[in-house]
Amino acid sequence: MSSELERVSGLIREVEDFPQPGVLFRDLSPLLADAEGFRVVVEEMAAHGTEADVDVVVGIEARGFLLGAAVALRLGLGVVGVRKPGKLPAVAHRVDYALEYGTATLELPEGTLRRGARALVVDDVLATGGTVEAACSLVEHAEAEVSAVSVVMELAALNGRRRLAGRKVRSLLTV
Ligand SMILES: O=P(O)(O)OC[C@H]1O[C@H](OP(=O)(O)OP(=O)(O)O)[C@H](O)[C@@H]1O
Ligand SMILES: Nc1ncnc2[nH]cnc12
Repeated sequence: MSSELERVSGLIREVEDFPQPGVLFRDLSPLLADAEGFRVVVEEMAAHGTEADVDVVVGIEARGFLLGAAVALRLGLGVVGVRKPGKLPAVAHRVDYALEYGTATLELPEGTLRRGARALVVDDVLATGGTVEAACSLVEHAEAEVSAVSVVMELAALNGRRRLAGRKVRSLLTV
């Protein structure tokens, strides 16, 4: 890990029993609110996108929107937000998935991913992998390609990588 990344990783807040008892929630909000922290993680994720030769960024609601938009701007690319249900006026496809603390749904906006596009999927945390897996399946349903997945933090104990086998996944920090 770079010394810059090591320094800013201290900005991640751990919240016990959120959103339900027994969950240790990794809150990246303070890191994203810090100019240096935000710059470091966005630059590292953008480097991943460059290596994977992507041509669009897909950010996952909610913190993946913040990261994805900044990474896309840095790469000179557009950004697509995959959203929680009920927000989009036109839905291309919808996927239900399981989380560490419940179930959820993600939707892909209509008319955003062209067939054959090479996507970098971006989120803050990889836990069970259900969210990233759902986002990848939305990309693939649009006949685009997931060239790489980039997250800031991976929770190794929840083994999200098992669900993402065969995909190019990079996390900046693993706990
Ligand atoms: O790997 P998984 O087990 O799927 O979990 C990871 C997801 O969980 C968190 O979001 P959450 O669904 O809590 O929603 P939020 O972004 O709206 O806070 C986090 O931001 C990831 O998107
Ligand atoms: N422990 C956790 N912290 C932050 N985001 C999460 N998503 C699923 N589990 C999480």
